[in-house]
Parts: sequence; structure tokens; C-alpha cells
Amino acid sequence: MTARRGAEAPLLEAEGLALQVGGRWLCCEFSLTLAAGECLALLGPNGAGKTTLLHTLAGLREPTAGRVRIGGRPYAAWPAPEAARFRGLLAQQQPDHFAASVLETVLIGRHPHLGRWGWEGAEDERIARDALAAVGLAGFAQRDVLTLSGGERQRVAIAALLVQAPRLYLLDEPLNHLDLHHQIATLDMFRRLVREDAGGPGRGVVMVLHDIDLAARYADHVILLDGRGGVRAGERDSVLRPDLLSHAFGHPLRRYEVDGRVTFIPD
Ligand SMILES: Nc1ncnc2c1ncn2[C@@H]1O[C@H](COP(=O)(O)OP(=O)(O)OP(=O)(O)O)[C@@H](O)[C@H]1O
Repeated sequence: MTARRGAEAPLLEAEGLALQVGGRWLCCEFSLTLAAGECLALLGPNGAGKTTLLHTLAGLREPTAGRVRIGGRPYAAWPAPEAARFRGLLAQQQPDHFAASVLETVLIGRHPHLGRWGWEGAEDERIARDALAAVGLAGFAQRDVLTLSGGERQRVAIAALLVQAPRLYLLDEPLNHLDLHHQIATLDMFRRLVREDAGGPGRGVVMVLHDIDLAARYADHVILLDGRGGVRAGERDSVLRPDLLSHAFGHPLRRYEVDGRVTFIPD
């Protein structure tokens, strides 16, 4: 995992990271580096610690051991608004306690750029409308978010992250509530964002997934938590092995290749 530009610090570094919650080890020490243009998938069974790890990588909680850096600096060295422009988190649960239009909800993602709540006007609205179009919700701007379906709300949350336009996207189960078409469209969109950022600052994605086949298709690197404190982190094919996956998920899996695509089928 080498940085795309020689002199530039990696987007994300975790060194000797270990996490313990409520007296239970979620992962023992491991290290990883994510460079611009790369995509990392976090996999593991329910309760293994994927969200906890993602929040640690987002700087929302301290690791039990080790350190996290984004752009070469620990979170403590980042002024909050700068960190908010550098990394953005798509939360697993979307808040449902406020009523607002879809457009207003998406515009919340502009907050780190404006330094306050609200927006400047036409330019921000254009950015928000472009993001809504990118997630297939062009006609939804004036709808009340509370009237949306689960998949539509998930795509509104993704649009809000798009207008935030961080360099490091941290996605907790981005495919929640999405049908097959929108799952593929969403992962294609994030892959384009990180791969085709020619001349841009360089972006990367870390995403919690439950679908091993989609991780095999979209991730360059994988972290696999086994739910018992064990962790494997590395290049996709060194981690997505039937023995490691079967151990982690407690169910035997076989690996097949169909038309050049890798798939894991439970016995
Ligand atoms: N404050 C806490 N005290 C005790 N245990 C906690 C606390 N917070 C989280 N946990 C536990 O830590 C474990 C990891 O939770 P986490 O949400 O990170 O798992 P996950 O891999 O994202 O799971 P899922 O796939 O179900 O979303 C869970 O067993 C959870 O119950």
C-alpha cells in the first residue's frame, strides 16, 4: 500500500491498533495504511467490532492501544473543521428525529466547508442537487425526509456525504436498505470517486460490508475481524481466503470464480 504521490502522507494510517470494549478484545494489534485511490473493506460477523473500528479510524473514539493518523497527523493535531473536511462518516443509523426537506438534509453536508450551519445559496444548492442526481434522487429535493423509504433515506445520507466531499470516506454499511441495482451503483460511484480523481487531492474509501462477494469485487484491501479478537489485514486476496472467512464467520465457505468474478458460497 504505497502513497500515490511520493511526498504526500497516506490518507489513513493505523499503527499497532488494538480495541477493547467492555472488557472484551475486539481486535488485537494490527497496522494498515490506506493511500489515495484505494478502497478498504471491513468484514466480520455481527458484534465483531466493525463499527467500533470504523469510529476509531474516524477519530470518534480512542484506541485501547496504538495510534491513528489521517493525512500524516493524529486527530488531536487537526482543528475540528479541517478534520471534517478531510474525512467524512456515513453512519450506520440515520437520524429520524428531525423533519426537513431532502434538499435541506443534503445541504447539512456543506457545513464543514462553510464553518456554520446554513448555506450560501445558488452554488451550494447546485452542489446538493448534483449529489441528489448522482444517487438517483433528482426529483426528491422538496420531499420531507420522514416520508422516504429506507433505501431513499440511505441515498439521501450518501448525497449529504458527497457534498461534504471529504478525501477519506468512512462508510458504515453503505448498502443498508439498498436494492441490488443501488448497491452496485453506490459502490461503482465510490470507486469512480477514488479512482478517477485525476488532478484532484486524492481520495480513499473505508467501508463496512456484509457481502463478501462485493468486498472481493470492490476492495483493494480487507480487514477481517473474527469476533474473538483475531484480525487479518492486508491485500484483498491474502485475506479473502475460504479458511480465514470460514473461521471468522463460523461457517464453511468455498471460493469459486465465475466469469472472472470471485464468489464465496456457504456449504
Ligand atoms: N459501551 C459498550 N459496552 C459494552 N459493549 C459494547 C459497548 N459498545 C459496543 N459494545 C459491544 O462491542 C461489540 C462490537 O460492536 P460493533 O457495533 O462495533 O460491532 P459490528 O461488527 O459493527 O456489528 P454489526 O455487524 O452487528 O453491526 C458488540 O458486541 C457490542 O455489543
